Amino acid sequence: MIEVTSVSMRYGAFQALDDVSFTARPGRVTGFLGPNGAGKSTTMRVVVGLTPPTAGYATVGGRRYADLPNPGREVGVLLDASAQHAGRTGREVLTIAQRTLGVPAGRVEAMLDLVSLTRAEAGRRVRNYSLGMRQRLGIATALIGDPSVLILDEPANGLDPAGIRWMRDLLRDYADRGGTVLLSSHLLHEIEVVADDLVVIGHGRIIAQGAKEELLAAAGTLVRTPEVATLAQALADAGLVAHACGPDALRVEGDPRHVGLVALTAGVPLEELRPAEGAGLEEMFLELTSDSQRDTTPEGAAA
Ligand SMILES: Nc1ncnc2c1ncn2[C@@H]1O[C@H](COP(=O)(O)OP(=O)(O)OP(=O)(O)O)[C@@H](O)[C@H]1O
Repeated sequence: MIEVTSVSMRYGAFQALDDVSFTARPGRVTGFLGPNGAGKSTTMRVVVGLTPPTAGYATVGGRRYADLPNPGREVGVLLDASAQHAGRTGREVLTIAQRTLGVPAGRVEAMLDLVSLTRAEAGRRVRNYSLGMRQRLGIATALIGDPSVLILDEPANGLDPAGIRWMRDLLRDYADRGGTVLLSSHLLHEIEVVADDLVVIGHGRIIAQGAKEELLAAAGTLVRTPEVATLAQALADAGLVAHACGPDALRVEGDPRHVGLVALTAGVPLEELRPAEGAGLEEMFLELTSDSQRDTTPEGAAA
């Protein structure tokens, strides 16, 4: 369990985190989403004690990270895969972690197998690793102490599609065995597939959090029509809020039946009518963070 409680962080006059609170629970993958500079990395650094917050606190398993007697046995952390010692081989990196944590020597080979780094690759220096290989090594290092909590900042960066699939299965399996996973990513579709819970952050503030299904269900109805302006007007007249979603579609804050009836009454032909959840997390994410995007999309409410 990770608990972040009213954490604020200032860098000089800049407020990077503003009263951030959320919980990542055992047995669940918690996806931590937000545009660039939203505060994901800063939050994770606070959780693992690398950045002291200006206010608030974070605990892992009920204790602050600094108070954990052997943190690597309880929390596996991967914040920056490219920060590994470039001059060491992958096997050396893992062996140092294995000895530092006091786990059996066999864990090194077990972790290499787990992350599919071959013996030849493990013998190469990290400076010659691709980003994807570094991510795999970083995951191996995070898991070598057999922790019950995993904190991963953008772990899918640099992974090929098979690698992303592998990562997804690994995290799912880890959570299914009772582990707590906090995972940040820009790869919204990837998060959508793997996460059970979502925490969305923008400009250092939590914008939304909860079970993925609940957040997606709140996404409303997606409706596609060649007469988008007419439908938007009819929906507004019926008191329904609609948002433009591409040139010929709207996302409506209402259920499909209601939207369909409004369209029928207005005589507007429909090409598509369905719960917006299928439209995916990306739309919800863009919607939730439209105030905090650095490049705001010309979305414009239709009604
Ligand atoms: N050491 C620092 N000094 C000053 N500002 C900082 C420092 N570290 C981070 N920031 C600022 O805090 C904000 C949050 O940064 P952070 O790295 O947490 O965002 P992020 O959500 O992880 O972004 P990204 O997705 O781009 O990695 C940014 O505006 C960043 O410039």
